[in-house]
Amino acid sequence: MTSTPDPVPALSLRGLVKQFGSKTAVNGISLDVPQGSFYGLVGPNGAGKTTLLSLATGLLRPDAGSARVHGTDGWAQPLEAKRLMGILPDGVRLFDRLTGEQLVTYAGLLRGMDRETVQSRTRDLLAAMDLTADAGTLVVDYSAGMTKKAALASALIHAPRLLVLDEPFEAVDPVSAANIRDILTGYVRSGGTVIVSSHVMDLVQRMCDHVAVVAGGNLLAAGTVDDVRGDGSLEDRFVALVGGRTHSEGLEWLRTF
Ligand SMILES: Nc1ncnc2c1ncn2[C@@H]1O[C@H](COP(=O)(O)OP(=O)(O)OP(=O)(O)O)[C@@H](O)[C@H]1O
Repeated sequence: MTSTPDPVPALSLRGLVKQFGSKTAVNGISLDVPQGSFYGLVGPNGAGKTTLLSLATGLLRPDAGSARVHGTDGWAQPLEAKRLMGILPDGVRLFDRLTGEQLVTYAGLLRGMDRETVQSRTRDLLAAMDLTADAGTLVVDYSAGMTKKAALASALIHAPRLLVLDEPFEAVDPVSAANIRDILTGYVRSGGTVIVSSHVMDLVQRMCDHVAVVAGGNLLAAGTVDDVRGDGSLEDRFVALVGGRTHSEGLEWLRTF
């Protein structure tokens, strides 16, 4: 019997390491993200998620290891790799003196797209993000959630094969979050790959088909959501893997008002 070889992973990380002074933020992580998967990345605060995604997408240079996007080495062929990716980074400054419409348009033109296509996609994306009424408002005057949605629209405009989204739902209202989930689910159904970092286990369990758990710069578990969670919920598994539930002893003074 002949078996068809697995397709090249959408993202393949090998031995990634990043130190900040004496702090090892990412401690030799290897991970394959299959094409067409909806991959969740979870971990406690300070686990190394943002650092890992930054190393994977070329925003930070690793001390060791490699990242390949659909087989293309992100550091040897950065332009090819970046063409394949849409990125929503966490905490990176946007050009916030542009309006929402200008920001998304700029992202499209920067990707070398023609003006007409950029214009019509910008219109579609702003409508999908419920930002049409605020298209002419400066991003600096947007709320946190509106800013997140404008940045997400900018990441989608060139129809990349891989989306890497750091906390895409943070500060986003429930209706917009449901709309964004629909967009991402449809995108995955048509063959795109999504990686999202999130703290919301329930969301990851419902939305993602794969999950990786990171803590202290190490990969603790990775695979399909069903394999990682076993018989329990993802949240239970997460707490069991990561530990660190603290008790409120020591805060008795908080009840002394
Ligand atoms: N530029 C930096 N300089 C120094 N230390 C850093 C830097 N960036 C991250 N770190 C440290 O590396 C570790 C991992 O941080 P990272 O932001 O990757 O975590 P995270 O999992 O994304 O956390 P959160 O869920 O809170 O966003 C933390 O201990 C953090 O203090």
